[in-house]
Order: sequence, then C-alpha cells, then structure tokens
Amino acid sequence: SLNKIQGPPWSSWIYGHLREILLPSHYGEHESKWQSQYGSLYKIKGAFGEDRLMVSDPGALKQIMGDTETFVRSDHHQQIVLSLIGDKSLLYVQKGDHSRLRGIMNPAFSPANIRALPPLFRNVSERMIEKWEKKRTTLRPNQPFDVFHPLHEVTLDAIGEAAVGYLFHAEKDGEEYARSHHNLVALSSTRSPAGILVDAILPLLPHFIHRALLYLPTPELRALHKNRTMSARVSTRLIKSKTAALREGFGDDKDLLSVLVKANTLKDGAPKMTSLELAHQIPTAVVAGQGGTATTLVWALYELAKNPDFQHKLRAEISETGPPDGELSYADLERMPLLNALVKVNVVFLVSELFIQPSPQEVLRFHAGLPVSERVATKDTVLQLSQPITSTTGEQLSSVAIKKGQFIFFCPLVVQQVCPALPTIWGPDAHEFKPSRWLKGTPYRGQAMGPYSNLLTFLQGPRMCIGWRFAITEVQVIITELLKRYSFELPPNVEIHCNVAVTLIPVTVDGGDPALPLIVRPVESSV
Ligand code: HEM
Repeated sequence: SLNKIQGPPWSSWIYGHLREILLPSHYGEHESKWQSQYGSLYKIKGAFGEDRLMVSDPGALKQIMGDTETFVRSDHHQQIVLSLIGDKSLLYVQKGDHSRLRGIMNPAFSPANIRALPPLFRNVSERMIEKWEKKRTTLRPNQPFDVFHPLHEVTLDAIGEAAVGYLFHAEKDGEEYARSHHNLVALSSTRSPAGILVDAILPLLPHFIHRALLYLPTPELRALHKNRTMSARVSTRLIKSKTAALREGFGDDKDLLSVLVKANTLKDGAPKMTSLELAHQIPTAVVAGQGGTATTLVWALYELAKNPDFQHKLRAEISETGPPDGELSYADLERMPLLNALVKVNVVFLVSELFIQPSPQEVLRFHAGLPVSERVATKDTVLQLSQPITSTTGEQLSSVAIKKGQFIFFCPLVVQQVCPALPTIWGPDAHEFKPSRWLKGTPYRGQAMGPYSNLLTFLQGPRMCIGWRFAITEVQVIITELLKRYSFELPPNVEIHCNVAVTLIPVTVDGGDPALPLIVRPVESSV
C-alpha cells in the first residue's frame, strides 16, 4: 500500500495535484520542489482523491520503461491513439505485436538510412526560407514575426518528405491534410481545468460509453475524425504508389517509408507487415514526429535569440565546417561541438554558463520533449529503487509495493535536472547547468538512461522513441540552414512564458495563444 509514501498536501479533492502539474506558471516548479522534499518517489493525488505516484528514481524508471507488459500507457492515451490513427499504430499495439512491428521498423530508422536525409531536410528548410523571405519583405525593419507556426509547418513538411515521402506542398490534398493536422495541434496546445476534468472522467466510464462519446459533434472530435479520414486516404494511396514504383523498378527513394515498403516486399523469410499495418504507421510518424521536433526548434531559436554571442560563434562553426557549397553532411553535423551542445542543452540542460539565466524560474524552464509521461501497472508488483526514500514513519525504503492499476507519472525533464540520484551518473556537479560538459566528450558514467547522450528525453526501453535519430538530424539541419541565413533577436518588452500542453509551448501572455515573436534579420545586415 502507498500509506507510508510521503507526498505533498492537497487542497482540492476534485483536481488533486493535477492543476499544479498540468497548469503551472512555470513548468516543473512544483515537481522540483516536491522532489527535493520527498525524494525521487512520492505520492500525489489525481482527480477525485486517486493516489498516483511521481517517480524519478533512475532504477525504478528503468524497470517501468523496461517492462512493457507490467507497465503500459494509460487507457486514455490508448483511446486517443485508437480514434486518431487506429489499432495497428506502433503507438497503440502491445506485447508480441509491438515487438514484431518495432523489429520490422527499427532498421528503417538506422544510422545508415538517417545519413541519407540531410538533403531532404535542406529541401524543406529552403522552402521555408523562401516563404520567410516573402513575409519579411512585407515587414517594417525590426518588426518581429512569429516563428512558432512556421516551425510547426517546416517540421510537418520534413516528416512528410523524409519519413513518409508525401510532399505536403505538392500533393493535391496536401494543404487540406496540413490544415487538418495543424488544427489538431492547435486544439491540443491548450489545457484548462475543465479539460483536466474531462480527461479524468473519461477513463472512469465503461469503454462502450467512451467510444460513443467519441462521436459527439464537438469541434475537437470533428477535427479528430477529419484528420483520421484524411490520413487513412493519404496512407492507402502512398502505400499503393510506393509498392507500384518498386514493382516497376523505381524503388530508390530515400524516405523511410520507401525503405520500409522495400524491406516488406523482400522474400527473405523475415516477418512482414500487412498493408493496414504499414498504412497506420504513416499517421503515426506524422503525429509522433512533428510536434516534439517543432518544440525543440522553437526553444532552440528562443535560446539563440537571447544569446547573440553564442549565435555568432555557432554561425562561425557552421561556415568553417563542411564543403565550400555549405551542404553539410550527416558526418559534418555530428562533428560540430557547438551545434550539438546547443541541441543537447536545448533538449535537456537548457540553462547554462553559456546561457546565463540567474532567476529560479529560468532555471526551472526545460523546453523539449514530453513534459509529463505516464504508465499504469497491469499487475501487483514491487518497484526497486536505486536510492532509498524516507517513509512517513521515518523508515528507509529501498523498494515500494504497488497494486494493479497504479497510475504512475514521470517528468523526464525534471528528472534530468534535479533527481537526487543523479550525481552517480553525471558526477558531483550534476545539478549545475553546464553545457560545457558536452564539449568535453562523454559527460556521464554508468548505464545509459536513454538512447541519446544518456538523456531521458526520448525515454528508454522497448517503447522509447523510434525516431530520435531522425529528429536530431532534422533539428541540426534546420538550425544550420536558418543560422546561415538569419540572425534572431527577442523583441524588447516581450515576455515569453512556457506553458505545459502535450509539449511545452511558448506564449506571450500567460494562457495566451502559442507564439514566439522574434526579430529576424538577414545575416549580412546583422554582423
Ligand atoms: C525531438 C523530437 C521528439 C521527441 C522529444 C520524441 C519523444 C518521444 C517519446 C518521449 C516517446 C515515448 C512516448 C511514451 O511511450 O509515452 C516517443 C515515442 C515515439 N516516437 Fe518520438 N519523439 C520525437 C520525434 C520523433 C520523430 C521525428 C518520429 C518519427 C519520424 C517519432 C516517432 C515516434 C514513435 C513511432 C513512437 C512510439 C514508439 C513505440 O511505442 O514503440 N518521434 N517519442
């Protein structure tokens, strides 16, 4: 039982601590405080008095993410994927089906295939820059413009071109599909107390009512159904045309879906996907791959805008690397220390001695990845901790028994900043914000927590992000292309807040619409 587990007092039976976690004025402010007070596993309340666990102990997290039969994504998450994509999505399937599909898809995301993608990412960056140029010429000098939405557009284009071979700008239904996707992103970019309650009530209803509610004529559900219909139509067409192209001997496209379709047609005895399974992975890549990458880029530009000196040094690194035509290869991108420190710092340790931000709010602001992840236990089990916690009676607990149905939260970005167990992994200066640690080789020891530089941003275990290499390469290319061309500056008197939604989004007034207004100048006139 969780009786002996400490946790913060709660003031609302209806909301428990959900408002503090999902609607804070600064992401992570409560979790960091609670973690320092109660250790790396503590009890909080969900809605209607439900006990939930917040876990940041690295050992327990490894167990939770490693054992995908005992710890599954919540019913609520599954229902959303089911209604948005379908039951063959990698995000939805479980157990044997998951390992089979993952085994077939992993090779498409291998370094060898990602290495071919920088030219495709450059194509989409060039199209974005063309649009920005048209826009800029309509602006007064130093008039800011919003980069949030264009960065969401370019990442949708990138997923289209490099992951599934669908050119949103060129296909006849491309604009409609893009609008439908952005509409969904906009709807998921806000959170409210009422939304928290709906999310809490839905999983308590029997499945058939839950399913019936999905047909209510609300704007959100209409957007969801529209997107599902569009993506089903596009996916079926793409699979057909790629299979036909292969048959006719034109199967050398570099996008990952083409690689997958090609592997799927080989008569080599290896497990294969059905056409429906293949088709469901297209909206899966679009939905899972667009928002997180856009968020990383948005906050990278924000940090660059605040740090002109770093921006200048990174621009110099870009012009000194690679061939004279400036077309940086995968290998060039991988060997650029400042670029990669920015990506890692931005993905995780945002604030640093390079990016000096003394106020506690700034220190608590972590920008990329999923702000809050969740799992539910499918049976009674025991969580083993790598560092003991103190119980309500003062005992030291090195394991915690949990019951079937236990809801577990974890906040990867908070874990990476303030988990008390971190010194064993990152060294005695774990709590200091030091991007320079990334400039001196491998800054951590022990077992890796995640696939990319030991970071939890893409989680770990059998269900970790399959697209992490794709995302990092895309971010590297788009940042270098933008910095070759532009300088970025924050407009005076604009304060950016960081709101928690599915990802972390910038808003100019607390609770306002997502936006990142920046002054964007051609490089020649800024240096
Ligand atoms: C910076 C960008 C990205 C971030 C921070 C990110 C993060 C994540 C995280 C945290 C998960 C695990 C979610 C969970 O289990 O609760 C995940 C899963 C997934 N991601 Fe990403 N992702 C990014 C980009 C991408 C891209 C570009 C793609 C595809 C091209 C992609 C495809 C997927 C898929 C298919 C899954 C489900 C994996 C499974 O269940 O086996 N992601 N991602």
